[in-house]
Amino acid sequence: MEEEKKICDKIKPIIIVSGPPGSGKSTYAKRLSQDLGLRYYTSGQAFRELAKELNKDLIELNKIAQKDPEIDLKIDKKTLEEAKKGCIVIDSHLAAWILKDLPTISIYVKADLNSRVNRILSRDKVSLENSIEEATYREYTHWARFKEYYGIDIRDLSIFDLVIDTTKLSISDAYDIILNFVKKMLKL
Ligand SMILES: Nc1ncnc2c1ncn2[C@@H]1O[C@H](COP(=O)(O)OP(=O)(O)OP(=O)(O)O)[C@@H](O)[C@H]1O
Ligand SMILES: Nc1ccn([C@H]2C[C@H](O)[C@@H](COP(=O)(O)O)O2)c(=O)n1
Repeated sequence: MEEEKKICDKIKPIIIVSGPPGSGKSTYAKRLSQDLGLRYYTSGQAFRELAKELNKDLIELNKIAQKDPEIDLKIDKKTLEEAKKGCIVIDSHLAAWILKDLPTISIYVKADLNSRVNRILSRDKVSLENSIEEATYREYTHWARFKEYYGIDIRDLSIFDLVIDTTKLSISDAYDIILNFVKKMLKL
């Protein structure tokens, strides 16, 4: 942990783990934060808290956000504030585009739709129909809102430092690649 403490003393890293629904971003972001001794922040949690406050489920809040840009502006402002404090791993599909002018290490985790649907299915114990809806609808609404509100195309992955397809990789094999990459970037 001494080595990690030194990382924060010197460079206060901002690491972003992005990816579409069910790709595995939370899994890898949490492990990175533990292994590197950095704070963990998820804008998905902020989104879920807002949904709870408004007594809506996630799909309903996404539908409201499609009409009301204030929801996204509020979530993204909070992510930016957290990121600026540094020493953080941010788990968020969308944050990398919002934070693209900060000195971040950004990783995009991919997996094909079939794998993501199956991962959501076994994680959330939902029906196949719900799992497909969650994976496809959330991906679509993120794309449409970011295009409309910010003029950003989230299919453009050129902003990322590492794009990794985990479709055929186990969690530990994918994580080893991600951790080694981050350590190289941090010169550890
Ligand atoms: N390489 C992998 N192989 C198989 N399963 C994986 C892999 N990576 C992650 N998973 C599993 O897939 C499920 C979804 O992962 P996770 O919750 O991290 O995804 P996410 O991208 O954060 O999803 P969401 O956007 O819905 O929050 C979890 O149960 C996780 O254990
Ligand atoms: N303005 C927004 C809206 C959402 N996010 C991120 C955070 C999570 O990755 C995900 C949560 O939304 P959901 O998939 O549940 O619709 O999207 C964000 O960063 N900024």
